[in-house]
Amino acid sequence: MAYDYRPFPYAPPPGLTAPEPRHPVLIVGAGPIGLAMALELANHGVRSVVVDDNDVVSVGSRAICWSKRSLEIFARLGIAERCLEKGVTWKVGRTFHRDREVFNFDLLPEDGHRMPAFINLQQYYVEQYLAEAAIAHPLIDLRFKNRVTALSQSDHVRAEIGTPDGPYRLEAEYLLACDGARSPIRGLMGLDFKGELFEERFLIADIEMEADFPPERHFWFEPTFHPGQSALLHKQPDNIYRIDLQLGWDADPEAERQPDRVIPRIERVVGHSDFRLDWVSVYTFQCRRLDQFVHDRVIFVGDSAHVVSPFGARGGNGGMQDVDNLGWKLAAVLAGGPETLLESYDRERQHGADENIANSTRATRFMTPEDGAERVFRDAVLRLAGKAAFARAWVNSGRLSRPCTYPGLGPDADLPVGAAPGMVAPDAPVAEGWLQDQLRGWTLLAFNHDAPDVGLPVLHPTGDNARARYQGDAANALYLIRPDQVVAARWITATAAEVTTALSHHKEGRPWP
Ligand SMILES: O=C(O)CCc1cccc(O)c1
Repeated sequence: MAYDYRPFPYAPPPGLTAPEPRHPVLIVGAGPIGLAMALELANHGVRSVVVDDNDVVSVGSRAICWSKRSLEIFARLGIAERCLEKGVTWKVGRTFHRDREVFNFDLLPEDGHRMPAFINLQQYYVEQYLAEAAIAHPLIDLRFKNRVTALSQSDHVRAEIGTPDGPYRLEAEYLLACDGARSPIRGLMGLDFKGELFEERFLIADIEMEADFPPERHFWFEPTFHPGQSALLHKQPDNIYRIDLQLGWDADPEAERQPDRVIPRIERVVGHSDFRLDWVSVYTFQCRRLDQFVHDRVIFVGDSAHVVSPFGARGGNGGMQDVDNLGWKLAAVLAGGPETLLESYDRERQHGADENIANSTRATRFMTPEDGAERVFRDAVLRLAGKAAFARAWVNSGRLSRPCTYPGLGPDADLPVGAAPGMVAPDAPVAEGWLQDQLRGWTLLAFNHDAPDVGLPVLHPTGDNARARYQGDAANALYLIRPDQVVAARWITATAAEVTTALSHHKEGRPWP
């Protein structure tokens, strides 16, 4: 079943006939990041205009693996249920060398989490669900077939926008560039990425076939069906399977896209010819980023700010973590809060991007080692991994996306390692449902601790999972949680004055000294 691409309606924008009042936020790009950004800002009461030069969701399945953290964010944006219902849930990965399984992992072995480790769902479905939620939202003005052609900034941003009915001007307090890896906004501002380009080509083929392949990630080094290279297989909804095949740098991208080249390759992977090609692409990858994500009133979010190879699924998921981080900070700045909060977005998300780039680069080098020591090491690890457990830790087919731990948050106390300052506050089942559903602004979580009165809501979560994840063996515990559900600080016990000090520090977006 091929996805039914239906154009979203275009309407002539009001700016064509009369100047529009200045908008708080102009979001450029109605892909998953731009739409999620608009919904996240709307959750914080902020209006936005979203412009996109296109009027359909992205062509081809593109990003397909959505992490637990992205699903937790989608829950706040109102699309998680649809994604879970449609998506293929998985948590197990298996890595093979030739025909032998050398390594497997379970990304979420414990119970007591609402969201699974991952779902596979074509990007066009995620965009469709986000676009429908955005169209229905009174704080979001979504404008298709609107293209930013010029831009300048002073104490606000001015954009020239082209439409099928001619150009108009739009002013906004801030512009968020969510316009993807090829970001035209980056181009208009003369900015470029820094980092590594890999001399390797991969074929992505999405095929439709009836199969009882398990909902797992399978990765092969040097499989017999694709000698000397690597391959990856993922199951998606609608009987669609994603197959990534390493081709080598010498491969001719145009020729490799042609069905007469692709079909025999896929036949060798699946062992038959009973499939339909749904989407094919040939790509090279980069692990690169902008030096800075915040350029005065223009802020880069997602792939416009940083790009990684697909292995590890850190592109779309890393972008969602940008959205998570920026939403509450920009809302606070627009409400009169300090602009240092935007510096903290820049600092924290550069840290997140660097972690994603480092992981992605390591995996890429393991898959495409340079001749000499790198290849000798890689081949030795693969040969040993089937026999010796110690070598398995070095097998790297991509470490799958997890949110980073932001440094410099605190204070910290000797409490469970999985809920340290800078980490996402772990979810847990509680009497009222799920803990994260109740973390929708600055919140205190108190365990066997009197609630210090600092003007914040205080929760006393019950249940074994919550206690184990937050209190552990300690007699008491108190946590300060940010609006993006990140642990800002924690104590065994704290006074109201100590909590107020930490809170004011974090509300200014400063790292803990
Ligand atoms: O399993 C992985 O490491 C990621 C799979 C993936 C994600 C996005 C595109 C793609 O071709 C593969």
